[in-house]
Amino acid sequence: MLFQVTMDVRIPLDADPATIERLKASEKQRCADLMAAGTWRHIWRVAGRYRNVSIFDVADNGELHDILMGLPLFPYMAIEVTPLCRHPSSIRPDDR
Ligand SMILES: O=C(O)CC1=CCC(=O)O1
Repeated sequence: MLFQVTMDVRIPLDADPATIERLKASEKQRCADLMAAGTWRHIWRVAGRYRNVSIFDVADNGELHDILMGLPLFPYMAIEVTPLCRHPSSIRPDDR
């Protein structure tokens, strides 16, 4: 199942910089691992915002929920999830 996920990162101004840098590095590694596995299909920066738009390919809502809640930056994110389904005009066989 495909989902569009929008993640708005909101780091408090008084957060410890070293802690945040560590969380960002962990987030980057987790993203790379999930992209290599084909689970996190795309990630795009929204221009001018500390926000990304991502596409996830997961088995079900529960898997997506667990992945998102486990992200290192989850405590600092506002997340929106939009379920996607195949467009009849798509020529991509892996869009499902
Ligand atoms: O910078 C972001 O948008 C948050 C984030 C998600 C995965 C990643 O590497 O950074």
